[in-house]
Amino acid sequence: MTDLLATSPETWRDRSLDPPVIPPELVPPADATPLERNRALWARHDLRRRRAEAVYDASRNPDRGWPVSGNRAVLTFFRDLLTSRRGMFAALVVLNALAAAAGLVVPRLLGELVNTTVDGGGRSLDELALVIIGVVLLQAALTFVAQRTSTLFGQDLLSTAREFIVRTILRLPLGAVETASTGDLVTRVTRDVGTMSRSVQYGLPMAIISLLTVLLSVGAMLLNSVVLAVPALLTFATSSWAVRSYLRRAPKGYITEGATYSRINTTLTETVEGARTVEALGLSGARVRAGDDDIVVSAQAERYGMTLRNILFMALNFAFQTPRVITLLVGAYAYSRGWVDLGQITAAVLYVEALSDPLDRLIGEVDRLQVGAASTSRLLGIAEVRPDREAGERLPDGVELRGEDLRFAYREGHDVLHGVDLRIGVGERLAIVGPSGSGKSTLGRLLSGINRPRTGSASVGGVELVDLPLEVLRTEVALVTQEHHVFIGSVRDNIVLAREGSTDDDVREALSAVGSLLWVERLPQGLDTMIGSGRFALTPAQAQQVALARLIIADPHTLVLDEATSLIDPRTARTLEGSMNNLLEGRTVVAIAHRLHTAHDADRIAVVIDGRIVELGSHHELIDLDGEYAGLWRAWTS
Ligand SMILES: Nc1ncnc2c1ncn2[C@@H]1O[C@H](COP(=O)(O)OP(=O)(O)OP(=O)(O)O)[C@@H](O)[C@H]1O
Repeated sequence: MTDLLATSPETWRDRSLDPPVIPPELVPPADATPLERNRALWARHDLRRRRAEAVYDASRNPDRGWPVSGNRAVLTFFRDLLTSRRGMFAALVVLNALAAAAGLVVPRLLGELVNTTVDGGGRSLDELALVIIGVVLLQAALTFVAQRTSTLFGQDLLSTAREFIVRTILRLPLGAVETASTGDLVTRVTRDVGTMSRSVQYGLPMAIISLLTVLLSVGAMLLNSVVLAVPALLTFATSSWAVRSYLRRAPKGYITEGATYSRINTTLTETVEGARTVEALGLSGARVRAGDDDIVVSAQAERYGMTLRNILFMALNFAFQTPRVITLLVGAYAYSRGWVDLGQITAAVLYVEALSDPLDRLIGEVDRLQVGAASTSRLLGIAEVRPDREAGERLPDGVELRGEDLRFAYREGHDVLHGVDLRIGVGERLAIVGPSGSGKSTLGRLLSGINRPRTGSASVGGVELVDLPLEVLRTEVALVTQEHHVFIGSVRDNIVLAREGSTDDDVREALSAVGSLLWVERLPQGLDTMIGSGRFALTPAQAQQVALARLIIADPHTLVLDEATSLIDPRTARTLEGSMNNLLEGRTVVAIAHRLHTAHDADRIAVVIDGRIVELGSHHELIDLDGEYAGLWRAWTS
């Protein structure tokens, strides 16, 4: 559960960051001179840069959430994506180079056309017109095929990248998902996956195509006339500082933007999850202020990124516009000296004109790639979280569940279990009781292989639970909580996912065992009825029964029940009691008992106080002992 009290006072002010307001001295008065306004503008930009860097540094601190990968990891990721499909990549390069080359022939032909018109000689006008039409048609055909290849290539890259992300997320240790920020994870798997997808699907192929076109165009300009190529090359070279400075700053800016979106989502998720606490403790003002802070910081991060882009585009605009004029001037001079003819000047101006489009696109795509790279580094950061288990080869020899010297800490140095030893007999019903916060649920999680104990061992049939492959583990021990998720799919899909290959007969048998076959068969499409978010709505009891049927199919020999019915209303609880009893039949059961009558009926009761088992025995033995359990029992029955 979200600890709202711990997080609500935490705003950007508590994270050693500047307060998210612009100090008054940086806002010039109405009568300020243009110079003063300009100075204040740069000071504000500098402030935003420092904030962006502080947020960036904070977002890279692993103690503050999910990690963020470095540039090297992002480059390796993109390189691996490209080299894993060399054939398609080569086809993309060759086809686009051919299409671009065909496009570059046209200005030369137009130059020739000018020369023929002015001086006569060479090929006839008709002949030239036919060649130009032929080249334009060829270029159109090549462009069509090249673009089709680029689209397929982009989609192929995208599907591989998405599969990688899904696999990464699915293998995240549950403990990490529970302790790290949900808002950040949600932002990464929604916004960042979207941004990365766009840059992989369109940005990467388009950047490659634009780069090819730019390189070929520069080659064609040099072939046409070195003198006439100089103005364009010089202005491009001088504006490269703007590109370099942008490329140096943009990644931080974009990663910062991502971190601020995560923060907005985190605050929002916490507020929604803890709505009752917010209401009960009157925290709404504080939550609104925290949200406002997040939005202001995010807007500033966006403004910082926007300013970087504006400076870049201004410099590039200059670089694109200037050569048009200078080429003409240099052309006139060179023509007067007899260094070039009119055809070469025409071709040079057309090349400069034609170059601005792919250059513009190249810069746009590089920007898109920067945004994508920032998102990719946040997504690859998730992959840096080490798995908490590595499935071994050994399979259990027997079905006895044992805990030995179990210790566990959610936070380093704060053990909540202090050396618990517990051996559960086959077919036994063991109840775990104790005051709130004593460690019962934690013990249940270790005994069902959800978490790895910090020290000691939780094993079944002599093999550590966390060393078992997940599909084996869930057929040995399963944790049953009141959280039951209905997946989008048919009733059948929801049940067979516990054991692939189950037949309809198995599903019916499982449904019948939990007393649900009748209502399922009465559904509009029976087993094929689609359920889950927005589909046919099941009642809470029906949803729980589907979850129990799933467990019957998984058929674990041991069940750990944690509050299985405590949050369910009494009527639903009565409906489920029969289903539950059928599920428990013939299995070993560890029940974390919140109501003592469950404990009363158990074979043995373990009393957990402050992370230790202080009493262990049957109800009557513990009553006779007149210790902790007897006290709890008296309090409960009085
Ligand atoms: N995800 C978590 N992160 C940090 N601390 C946790 C987490 N879950 C539990 N704890 C702490 O561990 C201790 C044991 O909690 P646990 O939930 O195991 O107790 P419990 O006996 O099951 O309590 P309850 O009956 O209230 O559910 C408590 O101090 C609790 O605050």
